[in-house]
Amino acid sequence: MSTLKIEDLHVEVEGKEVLKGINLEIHSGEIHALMGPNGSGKTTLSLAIMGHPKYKITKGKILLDNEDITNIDTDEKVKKGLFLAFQNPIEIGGVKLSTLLVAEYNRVQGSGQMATEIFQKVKDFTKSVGISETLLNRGVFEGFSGGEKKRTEILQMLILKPKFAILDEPDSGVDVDGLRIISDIVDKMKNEMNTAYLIITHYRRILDYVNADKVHVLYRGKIVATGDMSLAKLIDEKGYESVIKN
Ligand SMILES: Nc1ncnc2c1ncn2[C@@H]1O[C@H](COP(=O)(O)OP(=O)(O)OP(=O)(O)O)[C@@H](O)[C@H]1O
Repeated sequence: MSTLKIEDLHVEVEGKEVLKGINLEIHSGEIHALMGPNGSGKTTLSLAIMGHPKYKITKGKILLDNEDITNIDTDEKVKKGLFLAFQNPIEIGGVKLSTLLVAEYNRVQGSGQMATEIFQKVKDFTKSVGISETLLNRGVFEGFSGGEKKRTEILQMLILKPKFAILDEPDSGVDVDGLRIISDIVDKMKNEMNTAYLIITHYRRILDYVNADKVHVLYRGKIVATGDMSLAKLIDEKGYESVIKN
């Protein structure tokens, strides 16, 4: 059993304090949903956890199994089992998707396997997220549709087998079949590998497929409400005002 703990996290971006004391505790096998109005700081939290240099942690700590990982390199965080599926993945020109995925597979699962065997595994994973194998021959995210990008992020998660996955709006721009595929993978990894999740979302839609243990509402850089799935339902029906007022 692993625990990711965020303690009193304050984060500054371009000289402005965006997060003002976030506390969160996520255990293996748990799914936490993070909701909140536009600009409340959800993506800032995900990038700060992963160590993006623009998102400066000015106070507070990130602890992984009581080890302080606040200031370690992103690469080290990934090695320790943290993963982020970006809200808007950027194109990496000149790097083929297959090259990236094979390198990731090799790093995490590949030891002792032949190159052809590894490539076949990568192709199988690609098929399982419902995208065309031809994308493997293109630059990473180059000309990918919105839904293809989201599915490719989940493909990377499948290969990297993280302990803690932060999914930043995995449901945006994804069609109904894609949503089902993504939700099934989230559930499968939770059940088989005890993966824990922080899922950032605007809609209850994904929570109809994935059962969140806790739902948090972020507003102006602070978590103003925490509850169960009924909180997401309330937001869906009545908007944020009903939650923020209370
Ligand atoms: N790199 C940046 N430079 C300047 N301001 C930033 C930067 N990143 C975030 N911000 C600001 O920080 C605030 C929080 O942004 P963030 O993207 O974390 O919100 P969010 O809750 O994820 O919003 P959304 O639901 O619209 O995706 C916003 O006011 C945003 O303009």
